Amino acid sequence: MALKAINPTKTKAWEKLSSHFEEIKDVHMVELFRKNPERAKEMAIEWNDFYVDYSKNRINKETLDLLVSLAEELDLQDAISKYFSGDTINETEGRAVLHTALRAGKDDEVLVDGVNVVPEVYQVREKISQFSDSVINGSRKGYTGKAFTHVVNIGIGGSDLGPAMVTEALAYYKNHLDVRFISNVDGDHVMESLKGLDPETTLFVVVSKTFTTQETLSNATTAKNWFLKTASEKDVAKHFVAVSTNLEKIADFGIHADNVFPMWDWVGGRFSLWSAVGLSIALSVGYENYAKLLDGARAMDQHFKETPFERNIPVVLSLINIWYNNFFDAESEAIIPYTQYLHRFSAYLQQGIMESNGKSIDRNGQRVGYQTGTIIWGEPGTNSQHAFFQLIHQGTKLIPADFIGFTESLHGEEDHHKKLMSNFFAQTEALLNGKVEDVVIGELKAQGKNEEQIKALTPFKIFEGNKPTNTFMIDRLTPQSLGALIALYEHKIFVQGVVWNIFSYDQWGVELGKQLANNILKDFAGETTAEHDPSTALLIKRFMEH
Ligand SMILES: O=P(O)(O)OC[C@H]1O[C@](O)(CO)[C@@H](O)[C@@H]1O
Repeated sequence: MALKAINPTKTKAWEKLSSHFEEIKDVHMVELFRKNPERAKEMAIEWNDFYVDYSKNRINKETLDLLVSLAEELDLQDAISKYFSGDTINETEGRAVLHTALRAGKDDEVLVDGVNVVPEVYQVREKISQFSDSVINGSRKGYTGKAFTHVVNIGIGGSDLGPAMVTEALAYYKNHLDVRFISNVDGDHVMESLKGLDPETTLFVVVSKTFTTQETLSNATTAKNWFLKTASEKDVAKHFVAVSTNLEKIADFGIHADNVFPMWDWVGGRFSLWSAVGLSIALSVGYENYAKLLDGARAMDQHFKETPFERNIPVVLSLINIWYNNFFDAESEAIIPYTQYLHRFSAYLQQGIMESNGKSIDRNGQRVGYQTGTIIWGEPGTNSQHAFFQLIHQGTKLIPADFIGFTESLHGEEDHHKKLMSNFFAQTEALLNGKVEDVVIGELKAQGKNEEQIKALTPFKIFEGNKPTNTFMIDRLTPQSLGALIALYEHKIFVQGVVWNIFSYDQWGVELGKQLANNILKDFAGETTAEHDPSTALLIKRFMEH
């Protein structure tokens, strides 16, 4: 059954939120903390090894109650059960959305068109386990009898970002295999990535759900040609494996049927790292750790399914973000992990969130009259503090930010970890409190500035504060906690799509550019068919003249 299609702005809760917004919009969070000494405790959720503090937001209890009633009025509970039970909620593509089935328990039952898909999922998991074990322990050999030393994942979008992000995030747990990623159709990227590799010991994992993606097929072909400079066609079977739903195209490419890891059309590309798309993860950290990643995600699925909205981490965080997006007109969200291991996390979430909720047509086919998906950006702290934090602290835009930190470091470098975490806490504190005029003047006096200098400098040194943040404190970066963290954001995407009454699981917006690029390739080949605007025509002409 389809998701209900209700315009959120026509609900009673929205109307109440609108008048509540007028009351609270100018209130400083410092005042909210002063009024309620229990606020920090009340606005935090403890779950397994996660502690999520959302008290540094421009909300009070009434805001949250109203946001929860918005979710209830839109029947979020019904949507959640449809999401998990395989209803065709990706309506424009006629598909279920079941990345959660990929991490279901072995005895669970998830039906797609009346068939339980969990046994198939576990068959593929078994294949991933056996294959990755054999590569890691060296029993699987390349064409000259040598064990593999390097793995190259070739894919783009969801077939790259998820495995690449997780492989980096779990680098602490990795084995001896050097795992690289080629995504861009830029030949420089391909050749740079192949540099120094030995074809005798390199394994290529070609990942493409459709196996029609121009970038991936071109890069895989270039990699194959590079391989064939020293090896012969029959050796391809030993060095190339594929992950896809498109078995026919894989065969055309020359990959042996035994080396194919299937996936399903009910898994969206940007949510596919839990499927065989994550093969490179299993190769990099071993199947056991890969399975733990999935266990962590399953635990978050259960939390999301079973917890009342007001204590439900993905629900609460989604609703708070809707509050900023739709009432405060905030346009973006920053994601700031305080661990270098998560340096690809916001790039990964850019696809997850922006490809999902960057939509302007509602589930009735009408143009929405309100804001939908936010712009996602971020880099790890403390690097980001020395780059763009100025704008968050003193710029004109409101940028809600998620701060993700870990109680323990992995390498146990105590001194570093204390410095890192002191910055983590300091930033959210500064964003909350700011720095008032009196304090600025006091500091300038203490520095020996005269009256005139103090007057001139004071306005620049004031921090308004009142900048919202969520703080995630997680015990340790483990495969499980990472799995839970990723699943948390996946569910956040879902809740926001439900509330905004849009279809989160298609991505028609990426098609037009692909079509036009194909036309332009024809121009390059002298088979011009397409008309171009004057600017594009001139640019193409200049390019071709070279
Ligand atoms: O796995 P495929 O089919 O090569 O697609 C790659 C990516 O292309 C997109 O379809 C559009 O960019 C993404 O959604 C997807 O992750």
